[in-house]
Formats: sequence, structure tokens, C-alpha cells
Amino acid sequence: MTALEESAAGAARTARPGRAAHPHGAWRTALARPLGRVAVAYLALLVVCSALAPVLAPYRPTATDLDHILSLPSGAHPLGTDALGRDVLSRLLYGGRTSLVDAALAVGVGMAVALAAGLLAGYFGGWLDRGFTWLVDVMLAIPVIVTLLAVLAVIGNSMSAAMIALGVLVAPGIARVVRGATLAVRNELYISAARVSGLPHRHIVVRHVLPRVAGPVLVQASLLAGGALLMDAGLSYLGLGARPPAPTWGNMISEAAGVIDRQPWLLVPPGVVLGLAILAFGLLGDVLRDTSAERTTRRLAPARPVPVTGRKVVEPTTALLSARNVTISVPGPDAPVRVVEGLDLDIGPGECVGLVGETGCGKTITARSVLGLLPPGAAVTAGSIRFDGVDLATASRATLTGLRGTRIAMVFQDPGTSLDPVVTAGRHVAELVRRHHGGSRARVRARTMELLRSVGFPEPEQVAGRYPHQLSGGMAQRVAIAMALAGEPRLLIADEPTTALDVTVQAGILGLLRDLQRDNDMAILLISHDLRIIATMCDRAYVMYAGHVVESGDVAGMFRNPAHPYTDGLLRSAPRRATPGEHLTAIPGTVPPPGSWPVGCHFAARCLLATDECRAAPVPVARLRPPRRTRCLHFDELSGGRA
Ligand SMILES: Nc1ncnc2c1ncn2[C@@H]1O[C@H](COP(=O)(O)OP(=O)(O)OP(=O)(O)O)[C@@H](O)[C@H]1O
Repeated sequence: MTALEESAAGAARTARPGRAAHPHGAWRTALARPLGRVAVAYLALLVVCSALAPVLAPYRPTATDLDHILSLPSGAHPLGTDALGRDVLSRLLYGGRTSLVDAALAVGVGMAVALAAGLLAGYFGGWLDRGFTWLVDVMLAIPVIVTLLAVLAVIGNSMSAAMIALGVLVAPGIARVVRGATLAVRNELYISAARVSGLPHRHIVVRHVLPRVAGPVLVQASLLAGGALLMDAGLSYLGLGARPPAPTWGNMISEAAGVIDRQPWLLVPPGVVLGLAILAFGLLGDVLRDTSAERTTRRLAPARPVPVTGRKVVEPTTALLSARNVTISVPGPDAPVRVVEGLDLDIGPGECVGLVGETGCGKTITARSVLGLLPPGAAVTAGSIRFDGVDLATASRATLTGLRGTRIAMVFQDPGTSLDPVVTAGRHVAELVRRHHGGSRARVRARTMELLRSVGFPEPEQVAGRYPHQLSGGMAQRVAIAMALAGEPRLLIADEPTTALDVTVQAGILGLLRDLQRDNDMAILLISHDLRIIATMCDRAYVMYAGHVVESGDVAGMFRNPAHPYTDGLLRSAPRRATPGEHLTAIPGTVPPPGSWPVGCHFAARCLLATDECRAAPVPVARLRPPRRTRCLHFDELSGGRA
């Protein structure tokens, strides 16, 4: 099945909600709604009219006409005149300039502070986040209006200072929204994929996180603009803003209130203009909130392995990746809990090695430790992981960042989630090509197309312009693989790369990985719970159970004569061994969770061969015929001495 056929197949499959809509999309959708259009049109009209006040206003804002005092609308004064005979329309137009600029100042300051603080705290977490939370709690306890009055009292009647202070005072609340949105995005797989690819934090935040938090930010900006207009009018009404005769909408309302008994009409023009402006900002915020919550749809295509022939078993003499006695711990309720223990693993250059086991055995966390991408609080607490001579467990952040994407790359399980929903396939690949190789736009584009072609898109231009939701699962995974190849890695970690794919697509992806491995002399660590995939793809494999590698060796020998009851159980429960009409064989029981591992063999509770000796003490690793090893005392009973 070609990639384009995958596309057609994907289109027919069930659509599933994707991630947040692109901010531009949110704007477009907002404008497609009548309320959004009306709000934007009204606000645009206010801005244009205020900006063109010197052209549009029939009079100067301070020009008095003593023959027409407190007059109703007339031909000469379309909105009437105030107590000094000044033209209300002209003052409204000029007043809008001051009021809108004040509101813009508050929004600008508030958003700048909130975005910077919220993004930093949400993206980096840790002590930065804790400090942020503490500071926000303190700031939110400060009463806004009292502080503004204090600022005005100290600085004098400077509305600009008041608006800057307003921006700073409301920023913590908005920053909390930004932080929340960033936290959600930070845990997305495509952010991990971007980090794995070696993109710097600044780039990831600007290109991938910011567009995703833009929706909530726009909503907050809109609501803040309305609030700032109201605050500006309120302070002017109290006589704390621009000094008369300079017009602001607040001043005009204040002056109209003074003569309300003689000419109530005077309150109408500024009141309506201001009220509608605040309403428009509120409506715009509502519409933006609704639209930014809408999801794009994307299609998923799930997969099937097909045997790949021509495999050669290689026993590494000089390992590219070598893990020794690795222990990984995660934070537990009382003390750190071990999730991987005493792990040894080697991958030779150009070798395809499998890591297999039931869910929760520690496969993914092992792979993430290689990339220095362990979850917060988790750490390699013992052992060493050497890659091409560098100890990854103790390497600096800069070293790890330098290795990611260029020397080691990763492909994740769910291709849809490893791509940013608001970035096209071509841009995904191009930004990594630019990052790793640089060069002119033309060179980056040419290399991008070359990479897309190499992963099975005969017409890469067609695919480059598509967004992730326009790709089938298989196509998305091919794009993710092209991204991983951009840095020409020596080791590719593929974490269940076909689990989320249709069986009809799985074979294509596996074949592609195998071809790329051969053509690029690239090593692959293939993580899977599917023995068939390991059997068809890998030269050697490691079987993991409850944090331990329980057996390792060449795939052919291990699957023919397993030397651990767990490997044997996995092979026996493979569906292809099932007999029609009979129940599938299954290993009884479940994997013990970390923290509840027994002292002895972790598999003992589910093992038919287990004896007291197995339960009494940790079982050492026994070396069988190279490269076979097992963590079982009874391997001979299983393999009959053939292992
Ligand atoms: N951040 C974390 N905090 C606490 N425990 C964790 C964390 N990440 C993983 N674990 C635990 O570590 C163990 C191994 O998880 P891991 O994801 O590596 O398993 P896996 O074999 O890859 O499973 P799957 O096939 O489902 O991905 C699991 O018991 C899991 O609950």
C-alpha cells in the first residue's frame, strides 16, 4: 500500500478529535460567526474613526460654540453639544484615541508579563513553577483598584502609569491561564518529539507552544481590553485621568453626569460608544473562547507486520549504545520507587535490537533514559548508559541536547500526537533540516523533499503542505520518521511505532524502517509488545518483565528455545498459536507494579517452574551460549540445554 493509498484509506476511517485549533483558524472561525463579525467590525470602526479623528471630526475637540449649549443633535452638531458648546461627535472621536491607547497599553503590558511568566513556569516547571505559583498567589491578593489609586496618588494623574500598573496587576491571573495551557501542551508527545529532535527550547516555545496557548491568550486579551476601557473610563470619571478640556470617554461621561438634569441626552453618546466597546470585547472573547476550544480532526490508521527477509544476526563487539546495571527510580508516596533495575543492554552500530514485554515493564522509561527525557522526578539512580563513548546518565543538558536528533532520534507510538497539529508536514521536517544542517531556503526545501521521498512519498510536494489532521496514521508516521532522519542519527529508538496503525499500514512502516536501517547503517532500538514484529525485524532482543531484563539473545535462538518461562509464556500466548474454538493461552496473573516487586524472581508468582529458591533471593543473570542470557534458575528445564 503506497502512502497515497494510505491517505485514501485513512480518510475512510473514524475521525478522532485532535488538538487545539490554530490561532489563525480561531480568528477565521470567529469571523465566520455573526457575533464575532459584528464585534470585530464595531471595534475596527472605533479604531479607524479614532485614528482618523483629525480628518473626520467636524470641529476641534476643545472648540466652543456658545450659541449652542447643551443642544440636541442637529445638522451642525450631529450628536449635539456639551455644557460649553463643544461638539460631542468631535470629542467622542478624539476621546477614543486616548481611551483606546490607554486600553492597548494595559493589554500590551499585561500580556507581555503574563506570557513570559506563564510560558516559562509551564514549560520548564520545577522551582521556576513553584516560585511562579507563590508569586501569583501573593499578587492576586493585592486589590487592583486601591493599588491604582495609590499609583495615581504617587505619580500624579498619569493614566499611562495607571494603565501600566493595571497591566502588571492583572498579569498574574492571565499568566496562570497561560501556564495551565502550557502545562497541557508540554506533556504532548510532539513537544517531546521536538526535544528529542534536538530543537532548542526557545524554538519549541515560540513555534510549537505559543501557537497552542494563543487561543486562551487571545480570549484573555479581549476581556482585559474591555476591562481596561472600563477602568480608564472609571478613573477619568473620578477626575484622575486626562485633565479637562482634553477629551476621553470617561471625562465625557463625568461631564454629562454633572448636567444630567438639564440635558440627559449628553450621557447617551459616550455611554453607548463605551458600553458597546466593552460589550464587543466581551463578545469577541466569548467567540474566541468557543472557537479556540474547537478541535481539528485527524485521522488515524492502525497496522500489520509482514516478515522482512535477509536478516543477519550480529553480536556487537563495539557497542554503539551500552547500558550497564542501570536502575531508574520515580518519585513514590514515601520514597523513590524503582521502575527499572540492573538493566544491561547493548546495541551495535547498524543493528536492530528489540525490547519486548507486557505493558508497564519499563520499556519506554528505559528508552527515555537514553535520551535524558525522563519524567519529572525520575532519574537514573545507578549504572551507566554510554553512547559512542559518552555517559548519558551523567552527561550535561547541553551534551544531551546536542545528541538528540543528530546522533539519537526517536519515533513515538502515536504518529498523530508526535506532530504539532498546527504545523504542516513539510515545515515539521524543514525546521529540523534547518536546525541540523542549516543552508539556504532552497537547500532546506530540497533536503526536506528528499527526506519525504525517502520515507515513501513519491510526490513529496503534495504531502509537505498538509496538516497532521489531513494525513492518515501511516502517512503521519512516515513524516515522523522523516523528521527523525533529518539529523542523520546513528541510533533510532522506535517506541511501538506501528501499534497505533492499521494492520494494512503496519507492514509498510516496518519495511521502511528496515530499509532505512540498511541504507543508512543506522542502529534501531525497536520497542514492542508484539513478538511477531520483533521476530520479523530484529537481530537480537531483550525481554523485559517488571523492571528486569529477564532474557536476551539472538531472536531466532530465543524464540525457538526460550530460556525464561516469561519468554515462553509470551510465545505461547501469541494469537498465531491459537487453535480455532479453543481459548487463547494466557500467562496467569498480572505484572506486579513497581514498589510491590518480590525479593526474588519478579516473575515467580506467575511461573509454573518457580521454587522456593526463586523466591528467596534476587536471581542472577546466567550467561548461556553467546549472546544468550537469562535471569532464570530453571532455564535448562525449558530449553533442554539448547540455549
Ligand atoms: N512519571 C512516572 N511516575 C511514576 N511512575 C511511572 C512514571 N513513568 C512510568 N512509571 C512507571 O514505570 C513503569 C514502567 O513504565 P513504562 O512506561 O516504561 O512501561 P512500558 O513497558 O513502556 O509500558 P507500555 O508498553 O504501556 O508503554 C510503569 O509501572 C509505570 O507506571
